[in-house]
Amino acid sequence: MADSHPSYASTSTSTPLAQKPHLNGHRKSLSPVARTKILLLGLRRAGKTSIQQVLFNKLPPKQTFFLETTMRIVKHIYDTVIPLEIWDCPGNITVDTLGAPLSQFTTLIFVIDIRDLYNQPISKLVEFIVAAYRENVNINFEVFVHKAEKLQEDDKIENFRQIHERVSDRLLDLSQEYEQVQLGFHLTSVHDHSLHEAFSRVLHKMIDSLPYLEDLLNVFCANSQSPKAFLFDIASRLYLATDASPVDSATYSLCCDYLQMLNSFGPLYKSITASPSRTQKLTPTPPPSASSASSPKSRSPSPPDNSTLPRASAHTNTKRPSKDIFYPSAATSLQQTTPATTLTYHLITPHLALLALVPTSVYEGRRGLLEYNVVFFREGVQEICDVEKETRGG
Ligand SMILES: Nc1nc2c(ncn2[C@@H]2O[C@H](COP(=O)(O)OP(=O)(O)OP(=O)(O)O)[C@@H](O)[C@H]2O)c(=O)[nH]1
Repeated sequence: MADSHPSYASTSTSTPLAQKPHLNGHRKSLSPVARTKILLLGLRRAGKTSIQQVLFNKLPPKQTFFLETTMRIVKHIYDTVIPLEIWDCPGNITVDTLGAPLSQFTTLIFVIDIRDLYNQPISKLVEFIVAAYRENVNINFEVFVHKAEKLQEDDKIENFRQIHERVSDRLLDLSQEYEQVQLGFHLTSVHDHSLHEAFSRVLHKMIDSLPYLEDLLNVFCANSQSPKAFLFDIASRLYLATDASPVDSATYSLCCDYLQMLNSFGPLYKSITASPSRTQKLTPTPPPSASSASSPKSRSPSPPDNSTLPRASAHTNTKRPSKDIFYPSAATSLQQTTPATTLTYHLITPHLALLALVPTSVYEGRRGLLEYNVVFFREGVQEICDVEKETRGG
């Protein structure tokens, strides 16, 4: 097991390592893996490609305006805790022209423009639900009522309610059997965090190891007095898991913005912290504060001394220098919170990061303990990722 782990190494304010393996937001897969498939459906101009591009290809929302019409199915792959394959379909696709059995999809996301006349999209959605449910009763059906930012709050809620009601009514008119179909409805927009939050919730239903990730987060929160912690996929800014306390959109948005800021500025620091010369320099003389964290398997039982830990430091595992991986961290104190709160970022794997709210008193006074808890959390997540990788191949 130890060999499959990257060596635990360092903390620093830069985040660049997280972006390096991505190419246009996609991570390269070297051999075939069993991917979880998502079907993205909706009428023309509903916003399907925009959703895929904003989430997984870092397309700025304003530039979605220039996207061309999708003429044939485009399959996008994306690797996070689980490997995904997202099928972006043209607006005129039907069950017959899809050319693939619906049973192979784990999730079907149907995008409806909130300002559209609903009859046509709802008919199409119902057609797909009926066909898919016949083939696979376990498929997740998700409806994104999209471009929600276009409407005032009252109209938005009213339209959302109407769409929800009409879809349910149409299904019930067909057969009582469809009463059991679980439909998830989400208000989304590429112009705010609602899309990220909705897609995160959709993703949770597909991650088999979610309960284990949640347990790890609960333990981290309890031991670090953290009121809220998220495990984020860094590039897409989707949260893969969170602790048991309820998610409020403001906290999620805050974490999302902070991650975006780090993603934007992190690359500026990369060449310095991860350069071979720095690695070599650090290898023979790791800072004393690093001793307890130098290897996941050789932690000392007592956490490192807070007073000697700088806010950002870097050190490496002396045993396996060729496999050095830096684990950057960063923190920012939040204004006007009582009690004073600090938002922390810790890289967990090259693609995942832990974002947590911690009382500033804990962050400043018991920093070593916090870092110590991160080591345990990281080790747990890495093991879960290794198991996922092993079971899916690739
Ligand atoms: N206001 C607003 N416009 C959006 C949003 N998402 C997408 N759009 C716009 O909707 C238009 C169509 O977006 P696409 O992503 O091309 O839609 P599509 O469903 O892929 O369209 P087809 O390829 O024709 O099937 C573009 O002009 C986008 O800028 C959103 O959340 N809010």
